[in-house]
Amino acid sequence: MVEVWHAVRGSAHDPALFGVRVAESAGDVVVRLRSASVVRGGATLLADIDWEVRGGEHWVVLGPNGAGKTTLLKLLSTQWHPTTGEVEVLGERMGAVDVFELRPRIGFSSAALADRLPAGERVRDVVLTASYGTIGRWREQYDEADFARAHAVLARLGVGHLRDRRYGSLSEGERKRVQLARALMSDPELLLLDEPAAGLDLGGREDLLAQLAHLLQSPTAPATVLVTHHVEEIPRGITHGLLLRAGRIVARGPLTEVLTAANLSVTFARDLVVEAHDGRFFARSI
Ligand SMILES: Nc1ncnc2c1ncn2[C@@H]1O[C@H](COP(=O)(O)OP(=O)(O)OP(=O)(O)O)[C@@H](O)[C@H]1O
Repeated sequence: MVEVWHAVRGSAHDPALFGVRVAESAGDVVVRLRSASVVRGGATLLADIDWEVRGGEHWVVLGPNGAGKTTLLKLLSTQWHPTTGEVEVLGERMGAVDVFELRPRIGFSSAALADRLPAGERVRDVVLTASYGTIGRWREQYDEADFARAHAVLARLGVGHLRDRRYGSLSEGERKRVQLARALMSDPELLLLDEPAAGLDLGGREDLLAQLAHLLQSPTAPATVLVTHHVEEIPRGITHGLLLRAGRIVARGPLTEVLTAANLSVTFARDLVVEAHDGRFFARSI
């Protein structure tokens, strides 16, 4: 099925590539969950979550396999509604808003979405189609501003030279950057990244983390929620942390206060130590 979302036009004419809308929302509540729970097939995937993300904040959501991280992103990306409680995204309450109006304001990247990108599609079109929320070019109309923006976003992520290549011919590291470019195409007010560095080798991971840090440290970066299993994959520029275990919050708040040995040990149910060095984090068993 081709999902047609509304195109976001005009961004390429704006002086800044990102954050044209974000600048007005710094400090505003971008995401609010109130006692939000998700129950599927009798299992509680998320239990009673209270959480807020504000403009200008960049969160990492950290937790072991099955903690509920992807479920949380499904709520924020409007794919799922909470079973009980409330979820508000960009000022709109789930259940009371047309999600197709809301989705172009949210940039989203995940392995599940990446798996659906056609291998034969040109890189430029992989990025371009995000402005309609479609996968695969079909009959959508694009104008020069759309092409210019897709090229500019790819160039900003250092993969502008790949724009005419087939997506399937790219290395994993190149694909991850193209996925990030796609997520940024519509100048989102909220950026959701599910394990953006998964599957990369050490060099590819470090390159991607540097790109992410560059983006996040820009004053015009959108509010961001990045999910990962690994503290080593937290880029510089992340400001806050949410630790999840078995669908419940273990800790939340400013990153350096949350990423303690005690909190991580509870989250991953083992004795861990964590070290911070130059804005990056490293954890290991005792
Ligand atoms: N549709 C569903 N029905 C029932 N259980 C589900 C459903 N989707 C996910 N789950 C379960 O919910 C729990 C949380 O899953 P989720 O994918 O959110 O975890 P996660 O923290 O992202 O895990 P991982 O790090 O392994 O990706 C898991 O135990 C999973 O098996």
